[in-house]
Amino acid sequence: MGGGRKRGRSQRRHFKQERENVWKDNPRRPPASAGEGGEGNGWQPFATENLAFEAYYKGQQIVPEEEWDAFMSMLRKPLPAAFRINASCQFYQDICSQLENDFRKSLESEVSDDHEKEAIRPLAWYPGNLAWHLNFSRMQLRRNQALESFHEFLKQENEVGNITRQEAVSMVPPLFLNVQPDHHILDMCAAPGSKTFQLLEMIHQSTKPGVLPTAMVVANDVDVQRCNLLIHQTKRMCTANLIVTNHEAQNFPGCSLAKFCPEACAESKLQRLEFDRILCDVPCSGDGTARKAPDMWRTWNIGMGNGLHRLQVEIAMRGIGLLKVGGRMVYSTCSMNPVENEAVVGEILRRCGDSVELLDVSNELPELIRRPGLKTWKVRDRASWLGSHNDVLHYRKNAILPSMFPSGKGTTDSCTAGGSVEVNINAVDADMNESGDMVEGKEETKIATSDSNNGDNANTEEMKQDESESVKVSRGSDEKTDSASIVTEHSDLPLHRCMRIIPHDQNSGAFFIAVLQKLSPLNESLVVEVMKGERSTSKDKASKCSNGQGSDTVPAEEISVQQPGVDDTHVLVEQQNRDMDTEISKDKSSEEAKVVAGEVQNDQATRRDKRKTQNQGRWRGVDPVIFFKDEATIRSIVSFYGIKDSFTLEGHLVTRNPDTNHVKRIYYVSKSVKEVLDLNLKVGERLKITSLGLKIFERQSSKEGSPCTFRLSSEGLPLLLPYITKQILYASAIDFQHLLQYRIIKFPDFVDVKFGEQASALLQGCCVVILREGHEDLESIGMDPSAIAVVCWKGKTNLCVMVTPMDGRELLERISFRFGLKIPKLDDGKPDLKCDDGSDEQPDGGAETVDPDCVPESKASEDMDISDVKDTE
Ligand SMILES: C[S@@+](CC[C@H](N)C(=O)[O-])C[C@H]1O[C@@H](n2cnc3c(N)ncnc32)[C@H](O)[C@@H]1O
Repeated sequence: MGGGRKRGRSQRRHFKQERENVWKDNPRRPPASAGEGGEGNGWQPFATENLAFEAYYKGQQIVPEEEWDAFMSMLRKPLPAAFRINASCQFYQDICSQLENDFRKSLESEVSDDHEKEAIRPLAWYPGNLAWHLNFSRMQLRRNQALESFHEFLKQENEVGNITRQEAVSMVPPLFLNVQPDHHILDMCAAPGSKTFQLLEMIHQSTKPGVLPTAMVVANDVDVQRCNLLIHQTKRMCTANLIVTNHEAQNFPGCSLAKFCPEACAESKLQRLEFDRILCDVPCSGDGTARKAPDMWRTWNIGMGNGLHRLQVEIAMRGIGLLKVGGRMVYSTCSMNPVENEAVVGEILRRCGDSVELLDVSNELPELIRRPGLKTWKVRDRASWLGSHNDVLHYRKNAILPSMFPSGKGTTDSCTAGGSVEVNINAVDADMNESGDMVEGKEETKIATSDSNNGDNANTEEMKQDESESVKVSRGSDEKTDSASIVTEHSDLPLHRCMRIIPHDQNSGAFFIAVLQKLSPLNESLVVEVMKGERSTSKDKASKCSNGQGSDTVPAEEISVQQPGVDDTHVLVEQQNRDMDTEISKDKSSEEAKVVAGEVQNDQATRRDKRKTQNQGRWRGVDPVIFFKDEATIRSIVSFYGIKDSFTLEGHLVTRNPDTNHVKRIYYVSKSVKEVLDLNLKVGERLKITSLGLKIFERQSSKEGSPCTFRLSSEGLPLLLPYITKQILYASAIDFQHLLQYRIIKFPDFVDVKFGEQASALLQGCCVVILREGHEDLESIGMDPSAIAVVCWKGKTNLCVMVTPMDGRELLERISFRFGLKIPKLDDGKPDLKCDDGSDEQPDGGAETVDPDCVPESKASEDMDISDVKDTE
């Protein structure tokens, strides 16, 4: 049980280890100059130097010459840590008050920077004082003894989801989305999920207990491992309004009923998957994170940004296609490079014409210091600066695209069609011809680009070569003439409306943000013309290139990646079915092998069932999403907990296990998510869903039995609490504290004898214990957002609390803070008391502890967590 959480933590550890490596000493790196970047004893400072980087940004005039030293010097300093309070969490006000009244004062003497007066302070530009700036880096927090209790506080609150530790500037893009409570939001490149979490905070912020927001978030990432990090992150939010998908963002599927069943589905609420808000936080070179991830100094090279430009345009254009008319899309990167930023925005504007506007948001977040986007820049390729596409050597024209330059104009002999064709096809508006449909079957296809790849593996051989050549040049004496002698272009587009956040303006990292609004459907004739023209020319050009007319060519077969037209959909569906059949026959042969080995009976029915199961889920390696409709089970749950009719279960319960007799976990989805799922089923499961919904019920068997086989889950309790009328107990502060502290308490051992008797009188099985302190009217406690409740198990002789040790510790601390109770130091969740049957068997070690009376009988039979993705295992 709690598999998702446990697994998430270990993955996170793995992820952390990767990040930590950059701080370790590497004999290949020269030491940093004294005083730069070093943070204390034992720490191996980094060489915060990269000549190619300096030459590049100096050449781009990223800051005025007189600011260059301040810019570089700030980039070399460790980044101050920051975090955000989750305003939708139950203890939000307690946390604010703890920060304001306790830590802000107690840490006063820890100011370590001459420019800072306070050790911690709210970020002025973040609404509601929800985001805080620390005057310490993450490293200092870890090492400074005086900060220990504050560090512990941050770790614990972060773990349970009450705060999120996140770089300050990374919190900016979601703010410019202007999210409203009913919005459908897409986060296209979402992992590891800090901005997704922020979006979820926004949609949950003003909801009442037991009521779900109408908004929803689809969080997507191409990388399965990173999707799992995202799932781990967002689990802390306990939301029923999130779907996690695993697609290439540039090929994010279009789901339109008009295509699949125009008449039969006319009544469906949701006809097409499109979004009010889209966050397009694309993979980038990441050089704006140098203060946090100093490995950048070692790895940065010019090829990183150049190589990502095409993919960034593709992703952004797909975003525009999926955006509703009137909707907003924020394009952002943590890179300072104009080729990844202004050039991409410029290309979107050129492609979309009057359909998209780059918004002037200078009146939003006025306290945030930012600089206008550039209108002039140049491109660096290997050893040369290039002012326009005319300057690009013929054999490099496939890698250095016209769209990288301010004018976006190319030369007639460009071999750049591969990228352009794909971008244009993907750019087709969702209103018109569903670009996702057209690129069906490309899900795992590598894009036909020479330089395009994601930010995680940008360091290709070619890029390394670029790096060494550019270093050579930047060291050379002709650097200045090289840069100065070229004629640069100037963009006519209003790119000054883009925003660049520069580290030395407000002691932060760097970020780039552009806010786009879709004004009308994309111009069909234009897009179709471009598609037709470019598709044919692309093949010509591809063959030209592969005929050796360009020496740096993309293979022809890659350039002419199949781009099925609108009418090809049925072919694709058939192809999918064929793929599925192949899977089934593979499966069949392994079944047969087992038969030969005498492992299974030659049972046709089993095979048929298996086939049915496989057909229910389209995506290989991902369990299907199935609406849970087992009425007998639902009735027994409703009756056992006395769930009021006003809580709609019908149509909102899903599982990933097609075998309803063995479902272990049942998840709740919001109305908005339900509508998307309905749509997805009708269009043939185009979305590859790796996680969704809020775990609400979980199968629980016990030695002693219970009238209800499903227990409540801690995550689902806040949603369900206002609607539960049975199996409830109201505890005094001291008994509640003891429960959290000792975890298992025999009925006669409760301080309040009456409480012990009431507990003993409950039906055997799952129950809810609510802290009654501070509440006059017990009837309405469940509706009170400040009510504190935990899921427990009522055994034969005792009551056992079912929360994770971490959540238990957090609750104890919150109670002590609120009611001024003294909390003794706890051991890590090991019950002091033994069960009445003499067993000292420990709870099953999952994320949640259970009564030793009721340890699940077979762990092996547990089904997968809804967030599990088989191909990661
Ligand atoms: C800058 S990070 C996103 C950070 C994230 N928005 C956050 O705030 O936590 C870029 C992400 O894009 C993902 N990515 C790279 N190429 C992608 C693609 N073609 N489609 C979707 N995601 C992609 C990477 O796996 C990475 O997780």
